Amino acid sequence: MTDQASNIYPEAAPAERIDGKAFATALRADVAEGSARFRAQAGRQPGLAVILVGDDPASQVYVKTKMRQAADAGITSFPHLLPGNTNQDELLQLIALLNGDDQVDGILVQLPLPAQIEEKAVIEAIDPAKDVDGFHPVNVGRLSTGQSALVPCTPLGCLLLLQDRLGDLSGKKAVVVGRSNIVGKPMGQLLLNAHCTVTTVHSRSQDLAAECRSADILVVAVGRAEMIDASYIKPGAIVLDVGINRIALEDGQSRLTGDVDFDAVSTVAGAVTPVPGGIGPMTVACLLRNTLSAAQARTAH
Ligand SMILES: Nc1nc(=O)c2c([nH]1)NC[C@@H]1CN(c3ccc(C(=O)N[C@@H](CCC(=O)O)C(=O)O)cc3)C=[N+]21
Repeated sequence: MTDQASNIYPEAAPAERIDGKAFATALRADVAEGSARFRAQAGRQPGLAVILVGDDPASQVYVKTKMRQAADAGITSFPHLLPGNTNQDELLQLIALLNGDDQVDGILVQLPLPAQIEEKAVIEAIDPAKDVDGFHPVNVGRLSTGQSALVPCTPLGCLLLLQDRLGDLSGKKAVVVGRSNIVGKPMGQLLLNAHCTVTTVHSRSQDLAAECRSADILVVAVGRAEMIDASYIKPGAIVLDVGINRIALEDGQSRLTGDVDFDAVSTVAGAVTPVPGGIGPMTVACLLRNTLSAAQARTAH
C-alpha cells in the first residue's frame, strides 16, 4: 500500500466492515426455520450429499464445517469421502445412485477434482434439481434467461448482502472483477436480473482501475492477493471481496487474505467485506439455503 493510495481522500470516514459471518449466522437461522417447516410437512429433513475425492486436509476441514452447519440447520448430510485414486466411472455411479435417492435433495462434489476425473462430466451427471452448487448447464441457462434456478452459492451470498444493505439495486453501477464460471459470470447475471448496470472486467481489460472507479458496487473475484487498492475505488462504494488467498509467513505460519487490500480500500469505500469473516461464511450458508430450496421444489409437485 503506497501513501498516495491510502491518502487520496484523506478526510473521508473509514469504511464500514461488513460482518459476513454474523449475516451468515442469521441466514442459517432462517434456513433452520424453513427446514423445521419442511420436516413437519414432508416427514423428513432436507438431505445434502457431500462428496470429497482425496484427502487434501484443507478440503476435509471445509467439508466438516459444511456438515456441522448443515446439522445445526436441520439438514441431514450424507458424506462420501472417496480415495484420491477413485476413477471417473466410480464417481459417476455414486452420483447416479444419489440422483435416484429420495432422501437426497442436494449433491455437492467438492472441487477441484483429481486429474483423472473430468469436472465437466461430473457436473453434467448431477440431476439439475439437486445441483445445489448451481454449476449444471441447465441451471446456468435458467439463471441467464431469468428463470428460477439453483444459483452458485458465492454470488448468491454476495447478492443477499447487497440487497440487505442497499435494498433495491435498480440502476446501480456494478463492476465485477473476474469472469469465472463459479463466481464472476453468475454474479454478473444476478446483478443484471436485479436491474444493475453491469460491467465485467478481467485480466485483458484496458484500464481496469478506471472501470472499477466507476462502480457503486464492486465485486472482486480474481484470486490475486490484495491486488485492489484505494486507486480502484469510488468514494462511498460497497466492495465485496470474494478472494481467499493463503499467504505464507516468514515464521512458517500462514494467513488468509482477500483480493482487496482491506486497510487501503477502507480509506475510500463506504463499506468493505473482510477476509476471513466476509463472503466465505455466506457461501456455506447459501449452500444450506439452496439445499432447502431444492428440497421444497422437489416435493412441491
Ligand atoms: N463444489 C464446490 N463448491 C464450493 O462452494 C467450493 C468448492 N467446491 N471447493 C472449494 C471452494 C472454496 N469454498 C469456500 C467456502 C467458504 C469458505 C469460508 O468460509 N472461509 C472462511 C475462512 C476459513 C478458514 O479460516 O480457512 C472465511 O472466509 O471466513 C472458504 C472457502 C467453497 N468452495
